[in-house]
Amino acid sequence: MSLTPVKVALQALLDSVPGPTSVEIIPLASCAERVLGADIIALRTQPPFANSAMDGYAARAADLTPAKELRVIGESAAGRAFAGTVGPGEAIRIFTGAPMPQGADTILIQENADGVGGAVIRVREGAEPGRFVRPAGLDFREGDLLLPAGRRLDSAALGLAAAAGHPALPVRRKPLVAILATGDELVLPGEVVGPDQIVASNSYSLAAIVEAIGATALDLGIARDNHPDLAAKIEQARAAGADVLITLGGASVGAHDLVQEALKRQGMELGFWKIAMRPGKPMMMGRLGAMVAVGLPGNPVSSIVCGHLFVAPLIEALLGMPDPARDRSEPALLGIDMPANDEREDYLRADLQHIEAGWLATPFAKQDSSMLGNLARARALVIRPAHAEPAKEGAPCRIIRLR
Ligand SMILES: Nc1nc2c(c(=O)[nH]1)N[C@H]1C(S)=C(S)[C@@H](COP(=O)(O)OP(=O)(O)OC[C@H]3O[C@@H](n4cnc5c(N)ncnc54)[C@H](O)[C@@H]3O)O[C@H]1N2
Ligand code: MOO
Repeated sequence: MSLTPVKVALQALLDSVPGPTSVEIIPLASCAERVLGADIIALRTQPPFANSAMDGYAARAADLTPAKELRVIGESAAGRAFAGTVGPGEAIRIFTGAPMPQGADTILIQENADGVGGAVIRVREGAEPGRFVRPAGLDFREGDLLLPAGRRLDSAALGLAAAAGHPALPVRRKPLVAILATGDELVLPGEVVGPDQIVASNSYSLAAIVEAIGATALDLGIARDNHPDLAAKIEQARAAGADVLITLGGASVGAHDLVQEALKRQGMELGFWKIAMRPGKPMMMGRLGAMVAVGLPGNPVSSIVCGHLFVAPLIEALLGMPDPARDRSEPALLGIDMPANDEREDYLRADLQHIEAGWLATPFAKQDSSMLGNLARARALVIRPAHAEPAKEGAPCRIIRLR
C-alpha cells in the first residue's frame, strides 16, 4: 500500500466528519471558550444614546472659545441624564458615559476649563464640534451581525454578546472523544513498572490536545493486545456516543498490532492507513457508524504530532469552525544544514530563536519518535517536504510553532 500524503490524509479525515455537533443554548456565564453554533445579531444599539467620553462640560462648540465664560445650569451623570436643554452661553457638568443633553454638541474636558465645580466656568482652550462625544450606535446597531457561527467565544466575543443583550448563546455540543491506549506492556503512571513494562503517557497528551480545542475527553484506559479486550473497549466508545475514537498504538505491522482488525470486525470502513509522514507513518482513519476512528502510532512523539496535525483540525470541524484544513505553518530560516529528504514529510523537533530576519529554527540532532523529552523542549516543528533537496543553514523553511 502506498503512503497517503499528509494533505490528502487531512482532507480525507475532515471529509469523514458527518457534520458539526448539535447546537445547545447555554447561559452566558458557561460560554467561555465554547464555539458559536449560530450567527449572533445585536438585540440593541450600543451606545443607545449619545454620551460623553470624558469628564468635563457639555456645551455648544460655538461657545468654546478661549476666555469665554459659561453658566453651569445642571449636571448629567452616568445613569442620571440632564432633562433640560443647553442654550448659548450655557454648559452642564458632565461625566464619562453620561448622556449628552439637548442643545450641546461638544465636550470641554475639565482640564481645559477654569473654575471647575463653580457656577461659572471659563474656557481655557477651545474644542471642535463633536469633540469627545460618542454618538448613538458608535459600537453597533440593533440587527447588526456581530459574531458569525463558528467563532470561539473568547473574552472580547463574550463581552460583545453580553453587551448586545444576549443572556444565553447557541453553542456547539462539545465533541466527545474516546481515547484508548493499547498494549500488553503498558502500566499507568504511579503503578509498579515490571521488567518488560513501560508507562502509558499518550492518553494524557491526546486528552490535552482535544480539550484545548473544546472537546470532552473520555479516557477508556488500556486495552490489552487481544481481540476480546479491544472489542469491549471499542463497544464502550460506541455506547458512550463518542464522536471520535482515538486508539494509541498497535497501528503498525507487527504481529501484536491488532487495532485495525478489531475495528474492522465491528464494521469500520477504512479510510486510509499509513501516511507519508515522519513521525506518524502508521496512522489510520476509518468510519464506524457515526464515529470517526483515528488510529495513532504508539510512539509518544508520533501520537502527539499526529494529534496536532490531524486530531486538532478534526475537532475544529466537529465544532463547525471555519477552514480546519488551513495551513498552520509559518516561515522561518534553517539553523543548520539539512540533507535531502525521502518520500515522508518530516516534522522535526526544533529550537526556535527570534533573530532580525525572523525565526531561526534549529532541529535537534536526535529525532527518534520515542523521545518525549526533546518534544517538550522543542518550540517548533520544522517541516521538510517529501523529496526535499538538501538545504543550507539560513535557507527558508516552514515551521509549526508549539508554544
Ligand atoms: N517493520 C516495521 N516496523 C515498524 C514500522 C514499519 O513500518 N515496519 N513502523 C514503525 C513506526 S514509524 C512506528 S511510529 C511504530 C508505531 O507502531 P505502533 O503504532 O504499532 O505502536 P506500538 O508498537 O504499539 O508502540 C510503539 C512504541 O510506543 C510505546 N507506546 C505504545 N502505547 C503507548 C502509550 N499509550 N504511551 C506511551 N508509550 C506507548 C510502545 O511501548 C512502543 O515502545 O512502529 C514502528 N515499527
Ligand atoms: O512514524 Mo514513526 O512515528 O516514524 O516513529
